[in-house]
Amino acid sequence: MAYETIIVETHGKVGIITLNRPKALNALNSEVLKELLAASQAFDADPEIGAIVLTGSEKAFAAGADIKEMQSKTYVDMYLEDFFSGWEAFTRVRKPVIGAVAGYALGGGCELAMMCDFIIAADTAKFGQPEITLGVMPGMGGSQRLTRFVGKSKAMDMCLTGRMMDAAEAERSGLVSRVVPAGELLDEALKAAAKIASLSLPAVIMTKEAVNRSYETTLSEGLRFERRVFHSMFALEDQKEGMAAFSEKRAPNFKNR
Ligand SMILES: CC(C)=CC(=O)SCCNC(=O)CCNC(=O)[C@H](O)C(C)(C)COP(=O)(O)OP(=O)(O)OC[C@H]1O[C@@H](n2cnc3c(N)ncnc32)[C@H](O)[C@@H]1OP(=O)(O)O
Repeated sequence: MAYETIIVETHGKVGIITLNRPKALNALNSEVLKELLAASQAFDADPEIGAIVLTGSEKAFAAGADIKEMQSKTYVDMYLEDFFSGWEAFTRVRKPVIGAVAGYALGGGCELAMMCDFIIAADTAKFGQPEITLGVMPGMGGSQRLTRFVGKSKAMDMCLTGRMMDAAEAERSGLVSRVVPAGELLDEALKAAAKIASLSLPAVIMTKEAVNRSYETTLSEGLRFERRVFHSMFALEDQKEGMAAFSEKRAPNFKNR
């Protein structure tokens, strides 16, 4: 497939998707959604790929949902199209997705970054939910995911004032896993993704599923789910290989089985 709004590459076992609408600071429109889903689902289905990195430009990961695409829509348009619901499909990608964020991650850009499994931020990153300044509110998950990441007080502050959070505050608040110098962002994200891609793919996907379950269920159900998945891992050849390799003081040779 030829892409117009994203660049799709591979680096060893890592799939890289770069948002590429530089003139609009990577604003997210229907075309970006369509292409991002196609590329991420293709990587998900590709047995040679073990992890995905989603990134933007130096200036902007994404400055939000495309305001110009939305501005003339009516309530009925939005309701009948179930506008933004398509983005949830991105969260159903089973392989780990790392968001590598430099510059602006605003509105839908911040929300897309939060759909990734974790975020590595450049020291230039700025996160925000400025929708309130446009007379609306977050619609791609910001009021829900941001609150789970940073807690009610900070989420209210961000969503009600529209202020931006810099990378240091984002790290302190638990929104991002680490902050790196801007020039090292892609290398660091690729290093993390390559590490994940070198591990047992079924174990990695099961782990992602278990961590995500913690957001959707009670603690006791989550703990039971974790134990059941953990038990099931003893049916993997990779569990035998991983533990044998440790005992024999050698590197494991995972077969993804
Ligand atoms: C409504 C919901 C549910 C979700 C949303 O995401 S709404 C959008 C939320 N995001 C924003 O409100 C941020 C909008 N952008 C800005 O405030 C500024 O662009 C900036 C602070 C990020 C950067 O300012 P700067 O002066 O450096 O750059 P601009 O000249 O303003 O932008 C360059 C170019 O990009 C276009 N642009 C930027 N953001 C968007 C966007 N979200 N949608 C559509 N287009 C966007 C901007 O219009 C300009 O293009 P033109 O020169 O052709 O107008």
